[in-house]
Amino acid sequence: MSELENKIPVTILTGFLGSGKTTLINYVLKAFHGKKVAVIENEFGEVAVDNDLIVDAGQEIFETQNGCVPCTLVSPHSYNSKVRGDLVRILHELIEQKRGKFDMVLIETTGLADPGPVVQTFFMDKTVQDAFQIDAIVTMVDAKHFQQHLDSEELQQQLAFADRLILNKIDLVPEEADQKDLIANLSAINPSAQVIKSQFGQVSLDEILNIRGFDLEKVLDREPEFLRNDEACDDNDCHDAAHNHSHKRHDISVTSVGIYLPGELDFDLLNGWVQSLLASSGQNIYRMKGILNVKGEEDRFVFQGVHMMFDGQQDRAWRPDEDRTNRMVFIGKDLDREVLTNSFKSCICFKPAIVVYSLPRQEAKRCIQNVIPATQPAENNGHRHRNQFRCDSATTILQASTCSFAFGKRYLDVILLNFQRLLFHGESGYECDIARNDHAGRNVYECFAKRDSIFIH
Ligand SMILES: Nc1nc2c(ncn2[C@@H]2O[C@H](COP(=O)(O)OP(=O)(O)OP(=O)(O)O)[C@@H](O)[C@H]2O)c(=O)[nH]1
Repeated sequence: MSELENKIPVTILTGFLGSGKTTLINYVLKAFHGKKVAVIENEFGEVAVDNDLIVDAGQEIFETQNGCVPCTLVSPHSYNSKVRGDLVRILHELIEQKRGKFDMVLIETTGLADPGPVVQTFFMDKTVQDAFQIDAIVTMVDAKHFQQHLDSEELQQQLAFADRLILNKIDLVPEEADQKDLIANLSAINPSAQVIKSQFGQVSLDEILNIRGFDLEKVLDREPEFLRNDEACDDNDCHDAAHNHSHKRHDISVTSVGIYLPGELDFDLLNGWVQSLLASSGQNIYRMKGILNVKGEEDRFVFQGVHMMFDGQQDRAWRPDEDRTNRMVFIGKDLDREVLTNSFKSCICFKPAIVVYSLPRQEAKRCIQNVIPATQPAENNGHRHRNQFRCDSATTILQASTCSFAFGKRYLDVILLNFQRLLFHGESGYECDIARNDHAGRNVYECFAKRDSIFIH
């Protein structure tokens, strides 16, 4: 067996934000091709989402930690940084611990990455170089949107490095003549790469895997400095031949805002929010994606947006032990973190709550209003209840000492079923009031303690 045949083939999958890389990976993993694939994911964005969107096909999935592998590779300082180390570490781990358990490696680079530095990794670490062989660089191209990002240095590099260009999303450019124009544009940028048309990444796997398409000589012809392991110069106007200009940082005006938000989302509010967000800032939001917990749904809701196009779909069911925190990431220009976070928060369904307090009524009301504004005395059939307050339609505040009897006798089931949150007011005193058994013999306080309780002091 030749040395080349002994090496593990690596496919580097690149492509601009939202072009369909994850879609292609899922297609590859689901398609029968008799190969075990180790997938390495690298995301740009504060909140990791992609690794969770890869189908569970019994494959090994690795994730490089935070940020952008390529842009941390550009200087010697960052070359040794943790993120860069991550990719090498994962490759070493594959060789040392998983050898024989996979046949090929698929690396998904971030949509904002120049793939060059990832490629360099395979020539700069001896162990990696001995074990792996880049098979091909496959670049996904979003047929609808790629032309509007052609001034991006990263996209140009992604196109230039490609051994195969997949012109994806052709369903969004249905006219044959338009498709021909796009192919001609791509071929002008990279004449040596074969262009393959696709919809949702469905391509013949023989055309992209194990094709031995990568040719270092071709890269060096284009970029003679490619394998120079010295600090890259970031100055776009610098023409000093002594400097390494082979790779530049990505456009720093493109940033990411990631949001973790506990709670259940109201679907209608979510829908309205997305529409108004895109109407006001759609031009600047290149990419949105999220895994969301929509009220009343047992399945995860996966939200995807690429420029003005968005869709949401039910995904697999939430696992019983899974944290249902909503995860959302935005990537784009001039993103306003506060506006995005607060507007996203406004889609959360109000959690019904019950507040139990042990202070005199007026004092308790003042304290509670600090925590929950708009607290009003509760009304029932037009009558005000002395010891109950209503913050809004879903929150009831009860005084522990006076309501404990009612809890015990009549209301426990109603409370446990209808109130997700229990706000206790006061440090002590009320526990004994409600530490009694209800009519079914259950300890009321213990039942409450299992709820999502908040203590207001
Ligand atoms: N209409 C259409 N949509 C597509 C096609 N391929 C992918 N999509 C959608 O485009 C969106 C982005 O797809 P992904 O596969 O997540 O793209 P990506 O390149 O991995 O995105 P990033 O990792 O964020 O850069 C998703 O909503 C996909 O369902 C296609 O051929 N046609």
